[in-house]
Amino acid sequence: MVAQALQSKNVTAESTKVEINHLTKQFGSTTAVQDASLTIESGEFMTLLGPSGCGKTTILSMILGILQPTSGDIIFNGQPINQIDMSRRDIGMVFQNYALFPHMTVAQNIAFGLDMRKIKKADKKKRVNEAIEMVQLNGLGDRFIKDLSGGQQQRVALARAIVIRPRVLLLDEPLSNLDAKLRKEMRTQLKKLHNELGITTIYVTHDQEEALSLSTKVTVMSNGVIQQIGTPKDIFGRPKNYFVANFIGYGNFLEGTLVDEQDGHFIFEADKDAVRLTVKKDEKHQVGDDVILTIKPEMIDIITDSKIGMNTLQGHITVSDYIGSATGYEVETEGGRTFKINVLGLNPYALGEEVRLYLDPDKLLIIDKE
Ligand SMILES: Nc1ncnc2c1ncn2[C@@H]1O[C@H](COP(=O)(O)OP(=O)(O)OP(=O)(O)O)[C@@H](O)[C@H]1O
Repeated sequence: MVAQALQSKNVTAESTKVEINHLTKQFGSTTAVQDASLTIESGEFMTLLGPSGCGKTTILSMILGILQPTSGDIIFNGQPINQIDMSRRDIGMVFQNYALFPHMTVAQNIAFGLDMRKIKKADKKKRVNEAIEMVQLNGLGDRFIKDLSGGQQQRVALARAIVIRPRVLLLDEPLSNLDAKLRKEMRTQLKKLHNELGITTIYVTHDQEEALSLSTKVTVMSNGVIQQIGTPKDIFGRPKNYFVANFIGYGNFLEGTLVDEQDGHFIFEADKDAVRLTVKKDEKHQVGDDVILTIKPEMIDIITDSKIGMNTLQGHITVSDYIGSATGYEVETEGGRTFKINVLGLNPYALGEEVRLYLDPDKLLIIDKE
């Protein structure tokens, strides 16, 4: 329904595929982005995810045209755009601080990009009203920006970006100034809007939950280098290396060697304390490989069964951190390792309590040692 209404209003953008080929940006001796290549299919919601300073904003700035690449190409639907002036790239952008004009009204702010494009008055009014409706700010067109809440300002910034009917929408941490509850609400709205408009979107965040919830694809970056590109399921279910696994919260790592195999499983032996664990075989590894085993804190079971069985480790609780819906524990094992474990519900174990951990062979993941 909504999509049809938007089609009839002609607000859906020309679908644009964005290719980034061997893009590098150097600031003096700092390499902010190093040989980055990725493709964002038309209509896709791609998130660039990584810690502060990893080069996410630099990539957006090169796509927008406020920075020139040191080398490499940015291509829209097969056409390199490096030499095209930013005013002719038809990109909608939402900045972290929104960059709105506080003493202008909502409607004036939204109309800004249309004024720059010399759109006729009657058409301008119609398009501004449509954009206001899309971000659900009905009735607030004449309100000054300074009199709006943070969430409303964020929606004005979004309306201002989409009113120009952009080929590509760039969003640089647009939710980071909002409180946690509003951030979740705006996430849902953003997702709906993307589904309705189908604009190719590139979103920058360091928040893995945001990336997981919003994106059709995620690119994880570290120190200017792309580490992994995949669907949220790929990235969160099969992180490729230590950096990605650690960044998205795997939390527990054991270095060692795959020493044997039996019945569709590898036998892993840890370097540090010769602990032996059974792990489900994957297609990428073989006996003899030096690897890292990893497991998410919520995947480790604390068991009451006193029998020493396969993949169990004895230890005691050293840290207990109750966070409402779950409790985070640290357990130190007899071998002197510390495991992070999340248990749903009320804090069921006491500090110092003896516990046994079970590492399910199907939940352990093998990643390459670099
Ligand atoms: N104009 C500049 N001059 C010099 N160095 C810069 C410039 N802009 C960015 N950098 C450096 O390039 C690297 C990447 O910065 P960038 O802003 O792209 O990171 P980011 O991942 O977006 O970080 P954040 O999440 O903190 O915004 C950083 O080391 C940064 O200090």
